[in-house]
Amino acid sequence: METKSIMIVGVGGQGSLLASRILGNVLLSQGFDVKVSEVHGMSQRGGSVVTYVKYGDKVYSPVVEKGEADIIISFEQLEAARYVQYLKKGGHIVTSTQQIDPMPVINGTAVYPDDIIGKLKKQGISVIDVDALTLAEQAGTSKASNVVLMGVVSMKMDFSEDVWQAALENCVPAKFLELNKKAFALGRAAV
Ligand SMILES: O=C(O)C(=O)Cc1c[nH]c2ccccc12
Repeated sequence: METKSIMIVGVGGQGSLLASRILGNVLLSQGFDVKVSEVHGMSQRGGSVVTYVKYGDKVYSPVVEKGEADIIISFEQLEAARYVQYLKKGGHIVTSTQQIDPMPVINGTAVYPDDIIGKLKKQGISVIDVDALTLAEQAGTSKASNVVLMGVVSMKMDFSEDVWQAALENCVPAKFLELNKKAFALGRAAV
């Protein structure tokens, strides 16, 4: 199989590490060669965090180049737009509708762009947008929006739900498993 590339983009503190672990666990369980690498890490400071997940029969490079991503999973609208040039023609964006002001907006040197998702869709890009934060809060904590998004992604990839449930059990601490399963289910139901 040809190597596939997924990018997970978001802001520090949004839980991209758990998302990449769940996805990596699913892919490894299906027998793929998998390479996961976090390329930007400003995780303590609210900065942009980017994780590459590549999988296939044999993955030679961990890097995702511009125009190469089959799927971009984004935890925040502006981050989806920031990395859209990495998306392959015909690729898909799955994004939370959450908005977090980056530093230039906080300090007044820029304004948060209007209707980012509408503009991406107008370019002909396949975008699935979900209010992951509200669904996560419904599951019991705003912190679970990462797992809500994985629920959305799970509806679009060719693996059975059982495989995803097993990955949740492998990756989420027992104490938080029930909550995260609820978040995952709300993500699946949102598609
Ligand atoms: O498994 C893949 O590589 C896909 O791109 C699957 C897919 C088809 N439609 C989608 C919409 C959003 C995310 C992934 C997909």
